[in-house]
Amino acid sequence: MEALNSLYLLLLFSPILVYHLLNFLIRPKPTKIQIKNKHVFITGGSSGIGLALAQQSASQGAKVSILARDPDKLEEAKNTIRLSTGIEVNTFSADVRDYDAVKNAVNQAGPIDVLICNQGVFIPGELREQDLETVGFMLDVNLMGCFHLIKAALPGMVKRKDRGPGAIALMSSQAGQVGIYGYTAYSASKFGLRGLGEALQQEVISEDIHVSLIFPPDTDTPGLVEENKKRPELTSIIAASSGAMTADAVAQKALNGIKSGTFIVPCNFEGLLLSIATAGLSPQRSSLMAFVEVLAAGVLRIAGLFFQWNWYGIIANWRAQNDGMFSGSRMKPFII
Ligand SMILES: NC(=O)C1=CN([C@@H]2O[C@H](COP(=O)(O)OP(=O)(O)OC[C@H]3O[C@@H](n4cnc5c(N)ncnc54)[C@H](OP(=O)(O)O)[C@@H]3O)[C@@H](O)[C@H]2O)C=CC1
Ligand SMILES: CCCCCCCCCCCCCCCC(=O)[C@@H](N)CO
Repeated sequence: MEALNSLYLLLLFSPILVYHLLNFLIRPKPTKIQIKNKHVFITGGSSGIGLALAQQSASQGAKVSILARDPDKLEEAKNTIRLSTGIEVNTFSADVRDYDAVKNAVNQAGPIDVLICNQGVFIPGELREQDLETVGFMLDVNLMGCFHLIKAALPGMVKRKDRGPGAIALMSSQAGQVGIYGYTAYSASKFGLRGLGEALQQEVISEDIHVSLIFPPDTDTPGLVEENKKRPELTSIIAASSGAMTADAVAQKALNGIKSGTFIVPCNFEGLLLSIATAGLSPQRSSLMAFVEVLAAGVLRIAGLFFQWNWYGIIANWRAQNDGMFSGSRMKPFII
């Protein structure tokens, strides 16, 4: 009886003990990053999510620079931001694949407090159909482009130590948390950002620089409109497992994540589940989120297996109907 009582008490108090243990354990320590009066440098800032980020950062009092290739789109974005906020942003025309051009732009822009690597290209298609040039293009812009930006900006960011905490944000995708049909190259580039971000955070924590990885679902942008013209039907069906968002809503989640120094930044409810299910060994500075991750790990693994079961069923059925290659499909999936 006595033993049962103690067991009962232990079970009752163990969540509290776990919570306190996590509170002690979590690294890096919680922080807050200001963007008001700080220099926020946003790549891909002339369209979609990047433009929304530029607009919101400007209206929150940041000094904003945007970088993209097309000077006309940059000029148009500058005008849009001026009209909606009355604020002038600095524009830089450069291709992130060209290190010298990136270095020049960063030097001209002056020391950066918050670097948001948001540029990205997404050309979906089965790998069998996709040529290596297209694969290389996505890896170069999405992954190597971020290396170029960080290499160019870091020396100045480290020197600005007395200006308070700085941030480097990387725009990944939910397709950078789970591989999706039709996204071999794209998912590889976005998963790559996670490796880059996890390692970089350990390297720059002593300089008071904080890394955030943003994981949006399908987002209504000019880029998505283009993508939809050639997206395999299966890619669209699987991607629809997570609800679509507007660029403004994604930008808001991203900025809040950056300002709270959050490492993994989900953007919608499905994204929150996905982030907990794929927490891995990423740093976590919120003891509440660490607690949720520990408690929910098992249940969300089952949920994840269920999603894969459903997706594999959809793929088998679709292929059975469309090219007869997988005619042995056994299960009838249901789309949720
Ligand atoms: N929309 C979506 O469904 C989702 C998007 N994302 C990610 O969010 C980011 C932004 O996407 P979204 O707003 O839709 O994209 P858009 O296609 O609307 O805009 C892309 C921006 O990146 C710039 N850019 C593209 N290539 C280069 C380059 N080589 N060098 C410099 N700038 C470049 C573009 O300008 P220019 O062409 O003039 O260079 C433009 O400003 C991407 O990283 C994307 O992968 C993540 C999840 C979902
Ligand atoms: C365990 C619980 C799981 C919860 C649900 C999982 C849902 C996963 C959906 C993945 C969607 C990927 C969209 C990528 C969008 C994108 O990046 C392109 N538009 C290109 O820009």
